[in-house]
This record gives sequence, C-alpha cells and structure tokens, in this order.
Amino acid sequence: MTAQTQAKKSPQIIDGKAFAAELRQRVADAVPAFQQAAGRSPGLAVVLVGEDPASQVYVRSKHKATIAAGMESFEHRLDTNVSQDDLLTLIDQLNTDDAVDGILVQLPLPDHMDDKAVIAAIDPAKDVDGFHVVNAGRLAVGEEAMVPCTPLGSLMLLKHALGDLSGMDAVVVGRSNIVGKPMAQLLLRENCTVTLAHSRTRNLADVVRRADIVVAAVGRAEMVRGDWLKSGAVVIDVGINRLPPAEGAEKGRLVGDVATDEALRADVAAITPVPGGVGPMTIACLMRNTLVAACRRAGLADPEGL
Ligand SMILES: Nc1nc2c(c(=O)[nH]1)N[C@@H](CN(C=O)c1ccc(C(=O)N[C@@H](CCC(=O)O)C(=O)O)cc1)CN2
Ligand SMILES: [Mg+2]
Repeated sequence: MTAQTQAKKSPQIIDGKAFAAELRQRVADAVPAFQQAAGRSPGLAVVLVGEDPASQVYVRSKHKATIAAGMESFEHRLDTNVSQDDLLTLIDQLNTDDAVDGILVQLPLPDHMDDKAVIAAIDPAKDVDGFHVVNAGRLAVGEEAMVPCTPLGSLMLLKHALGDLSGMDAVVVGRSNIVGKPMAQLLLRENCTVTLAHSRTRNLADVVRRADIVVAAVGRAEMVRGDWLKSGAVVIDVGINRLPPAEGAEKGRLVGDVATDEALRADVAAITPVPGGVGPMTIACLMRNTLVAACRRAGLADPEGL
C-alpha cells in the first residue's frame, strides 16, 4: 500500500451556513418566475407571542431572509399575555388572506397556550413549518406534504455529503414531533433502515454504534460521545445548547448534542458543526417551503431544484 492510500481522509466539517446561503439564493432566483406567473409575490406571515430573546432573534432573521428572497414579510408581534382566542382569531385572518402563502407561529409559546391547538388552527396548505397533523400524516403515508424545516435541511446536508442514502443504517436519537419523527420518515423515504431511538432506548451507545448515519436531536449538550460512533459514520447534530458561562464570560459556549471533538477523533466521515451546521438550514428551508406553498396555492408546479 502506498503512503497515499494509507493516509487517513480527514473528516468533512459540513458547512451548513454556506449550503443554506446557496439554497436561499436558489429560492431568490426562483421567485421572479412565480411573480410573473401569479402576478404577486409569495408572502410569509410570522407570529411572535411574547418577548423570548432567542425567538426575537429568529423572527428578525426570518424577516430579513424573506425580504432578501424577494418575498413579502408580514410580522405579527403579540403581547405575552394575549389570550389564545385572540391568537386563533389572527390565525383565522391569515388563513383567509390571499397575500399570505405561509403562516409560522414561533415556538415556544407562553405556558398558558396549547401549542397543539394553535398549530391545528393553521391551514395545512399554509403550514410552512410542516407541524400540522395533516402534514405529518401526509409525510408518513408518502403523500405531498409540507415538511418541517430542520429535518428537511438535515436531509439536504446528508444527501450533499453522501449522495444516495439507500440501504444505509440510520439512527435518529430523539423522538420529537418537530425533528425526530419527521426525520425518521424522511430517511425511510430515502430507503434507509431507520431506528428511532430515545431516552428509554436500551444500550443506546450500542444502537448508535451500528449507524452509518446518526442524527442527534435530543436537546442534551454533548450527550452522544465519540466512542458511540463508528468510523466512517456521517453525523448530523441538530442540538443547540448553551453551556454555562466560563468565569468572567458573559455567555456560555454553544454546543450540540454530539461531543464534536471526540467524534472527529473517532474518525467519522463527516459531521455538522454547532453553530453553523443544521441551524442555518432551518431558515433557508423556511424560504424554500414558503415558495413551494405559494406555487401549490397558485396551482403552479413546484419550483425545480429546491
Ligand atoms: N415555529 C418554529 N419555531 C421554532 C423553530 C421552527 O423551525 N419553527 N425552530 C427553532 C428556532 N429556530 C427557528 O425558528 C432556529 C434555531 C436556530 C437557528 C440557527 O441558525 N442557529 C445558529 C446558532 C444561533 C445562535 O448563535 O444562538 C446555528 O446553529 O448556527 C435558526 C433558527 C425553535 N422554534
Ligand atoms: Mg404550552
């Protein structure tokens, strides 16, 4: 064996920020064709209830991304104490507003609200988050659905890293309705053999060690250790956890659900970093979903290549 063939390939750090910027550009490039055909711009309404600082940042980023893509942004900011009935009334108005193609209610909602009832009130055709049970059901049975942005973005990164996923062993750690379950459905649709693992899974490390593809979406800082990962695995880290600040620091470091340095030493083939991995794909896929929703509502074909 030559020195060259013996040399280890260094793992690929998947640049989600760059991929997301490209996707957003492709959406922006496709918007004029929609405008030409429909005689209007696609419109996204984002509803923020309360003053959660992180949610405020995300809503501002969504507004900027919407404008940059050449779409209309409708922002609705409601007081923390607004009643659920008032929120549902606003959603009803947005459902019947022809200029609005996508409706997104920023989560988390204040404690006095029932997330499920609020999501259920959104017209499934405008549910650009893909959280409505109608869209979850359509995804599960293989019908045309709005697909949740974080798993959709994760799948795009996986296909970019691996190409065809058919026949691969995929383990998704975390069974939330927003990430874990739709992620498992998407991987199944790609002909992976899918295990949906969670906090009660026995011998979790052994289960993860079998995987060609690992998607970590548990919301626990660095829970997936390097010795849980097989050499050559591709790892998608969905977690965004802030560690307590080091002495003298104002803010703690952001880490994912995977111990990244250990994963790199375990010789994984590719891994998404935190920050700069899956996170930016969430907003890019929201732009994509808004254009797709607009096309479907206008009776146009889905935009190509998105
Ligand atoms: N209705 C929804 N609510 C929430 C969603 C969602 O998809 N729909 N997801 C998250 C928040 N979120 C978008 O809303 C979001 C989270 C993180 C990022 C991101 O780019 N993160 C950066 C790091 C940011 C930081 O420095 O804190 C990264 O990972 O690089 C974008 C969007 C919950 N609510
Ligand atoms: Mg609640």
